[in-house]
Amino acid sequence: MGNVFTRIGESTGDYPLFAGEWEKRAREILPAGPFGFLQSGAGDEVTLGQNREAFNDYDILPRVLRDVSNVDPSIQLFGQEQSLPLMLAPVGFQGIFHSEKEIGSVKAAAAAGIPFVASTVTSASLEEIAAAAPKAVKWFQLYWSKNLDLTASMARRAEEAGYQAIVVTVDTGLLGWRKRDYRNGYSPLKLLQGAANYIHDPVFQDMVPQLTEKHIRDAILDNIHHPNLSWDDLRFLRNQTKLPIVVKGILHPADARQVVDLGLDAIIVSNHGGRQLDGAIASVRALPAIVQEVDEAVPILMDGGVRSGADVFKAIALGADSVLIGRPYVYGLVADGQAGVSRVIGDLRTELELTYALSGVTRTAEISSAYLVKR
Ligand SMILES: Cc1cc2nc3c(=O)[nH]c(=O)nc-3n(C[C@H](O)[C@H](O)[C@H](O)COP(=O)(O)O)c2cc1C
Ligand SMILES: O=C(O)C(=O)c1ccccc1
Repeated sequence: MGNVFTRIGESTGDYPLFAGEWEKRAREILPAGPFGFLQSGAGDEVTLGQNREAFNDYDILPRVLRDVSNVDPSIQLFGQEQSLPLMLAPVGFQGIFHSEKEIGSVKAAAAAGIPFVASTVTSASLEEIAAAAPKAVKWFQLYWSKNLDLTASMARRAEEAGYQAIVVTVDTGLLGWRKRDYRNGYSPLKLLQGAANYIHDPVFQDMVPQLTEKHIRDAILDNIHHPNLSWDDLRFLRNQTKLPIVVKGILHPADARQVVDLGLDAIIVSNHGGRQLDGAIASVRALPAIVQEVDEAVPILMDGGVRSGADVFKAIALGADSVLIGRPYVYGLVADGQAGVSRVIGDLRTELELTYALSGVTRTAEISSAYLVKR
């Protein structure tokens, strides 16, 4: 492990940029519509703010005078090694952010040795994403379709293309109250962004005999909203795929219990980056009760507001096995495509390794609640 200056000096000759600076660049580059869609939260953005604020509920309690010259933050998840307890969260519509779209992001994840989660509403199809980074660990995030054959078809395609888990997002049965997008009159779905996985799907092609813009858009809008989705539907999916099923968007411990009881494979504690239910509990505040309820029966991941090495460390100390970042890597993509995403991940890696060392740990498995105090 180099220190931050030798590492940065060796790799790019640049000092690191930080989350707020990447965001500023993205704001300068993007039109108001796409930028607002990326940055904003639902409602009054209370949950968006609390996702960050909640990390300040805890302080790290470091240990000293241990040999920390050799830090290795790598972990195993579903039998796969990843170089950091970090993944790139599913973020749809990346073509509105940079011409490299998800291809830039997945290649950066592959180069860093961390998993990439492809959304259902990507700008490149799941097959194109897989072909661009065949060696990367990739998960597919499934948005349920009303048409069950379409749901099953997407899961099957992901399995065939080499994705290693299916992430079912359960907090978007209806889209949140997106005030900024309403102000800007901006809706990527209505602009026919994020349609690649539908257009490439054989079931969708049969459903929508005329693949005109209007028919495609109407069919996607008709299928993506599913306020009637229930636990029984997850039983259906369990019978459709051999892949591990990860449920994203859990905040209540009783729902976490349901995931375990249904024989599903992992949980992502998430409020969708504050984009869905405004006023919902911050992810990091929801984490401890879920960790206690699940009691190591399945891996627990979290996302929402993770911006620094200390944030990752605190989430792990609270019992998460790994964390995901959403907006931060997309700001890197906006600014500089794959290279920008690589820098965001690389700087976070350096900061995380320093956080381990300065806290007195050298391995992710050593991190525990003994390293945290509640303020
Ligand atoms: C522009 C944007 C698009 C998103 N699209 C999806 C999506 O298609 N599927 C999904 O499960 N989550 C989606 N999310 C939520 C992220 O996966 C993740 O939960 C959230 O961004 C984490 O919070 P953070 O941005 O504070 O790191 C999206 C988030 C953003 C910012
Ligand atoms: O913006 C989002 O967070 C998101 O996940 C989404 C999904 C489908 C349609 C529009 C937005």
